[in-house]
Amino acid sequence: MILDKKVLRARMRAERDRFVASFPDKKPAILVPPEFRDRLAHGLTVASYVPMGGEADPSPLARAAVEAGCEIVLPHVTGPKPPLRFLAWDTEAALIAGPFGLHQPVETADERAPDIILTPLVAFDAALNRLGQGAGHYDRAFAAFPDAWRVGVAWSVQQVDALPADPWDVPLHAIATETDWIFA
Ligand SMILES: Nc1nc2c(c(=O)[nH]1)N(C=O)[C@@H](CNc1ccc(C(=O)N[C@@H](CCC(=O)O)C(=O)O)cc1)CN2
Ligand SMILES: Nc1ncnc2c1ncn2[C@@H]1O[C@H](COP(=O)(O)OP(=O)(O)OP(=O)(O)O)[C@@H](O)[C@H]1O
Repeated sequence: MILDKKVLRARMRAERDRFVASFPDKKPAILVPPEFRDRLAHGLTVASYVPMGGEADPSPLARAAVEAGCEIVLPHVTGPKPPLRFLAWDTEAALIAGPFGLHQPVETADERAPDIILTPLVAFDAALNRLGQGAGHYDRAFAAFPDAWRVGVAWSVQQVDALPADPWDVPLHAIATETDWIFA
């Protein structure tokens, strides 16, 4: 197991980007299993994200949520230190360029508490541990919304045998890839 999260992050971002580059025309789609659809209900708030670079695109999951009558929120950050906020986003609304090359809702949009959080992963393991960007944005969001269902989204090549877990790391409830789903 690689214990240094920084080293692992660099390696797994490269692995992810190599995988995506092998699909120059059309990237594979993240699977939407019945267990995910069963969780969706009219009026639930689902946090999605706008993928950047080689990140897996959660759109199939977000689309299923919209079809089930869920409200979509997107993460909004202003830098590495201030906490992430989940802001309402109507699927037609414009996105604004933010830090780290992100596209985010306008910062005056309504803040909402999510029931389901789709989170982009840099790496994951079969025990549902995750590695993110390292700013602690999702770690802190999971601590702020402990009752939300935490779903990681990644390409299958981002799986590793085991991840080092720090005391603040909160495991996921499920992980979605283009080939499989892992559930707690
Ligand atoms: N698409 C997306 N949105 C997101 C996140 C994310 O990981 N992906 N976040 C997750 O917390 C939050 C934003 N926080 C972030 C914190 C650090 C970096 C960052 O260090 N990015 C690297 C390169 C990223 C890569 O290649 O994967 C950089 O800017 O050098 C990005 C986002 C909320 N929105
Ligand atoms: N609940 C929390 N409250 C305050 N700080 C936190 C909390 N959780 C994590 N942090 C801080 O966030 C930083 C990043 O943690 P870590 O390297 O584990 O991020 P990560 O696994 O890449 O996940 P993330 O996607 O959340 O960035 C650490 O410095 C940690 O102290």
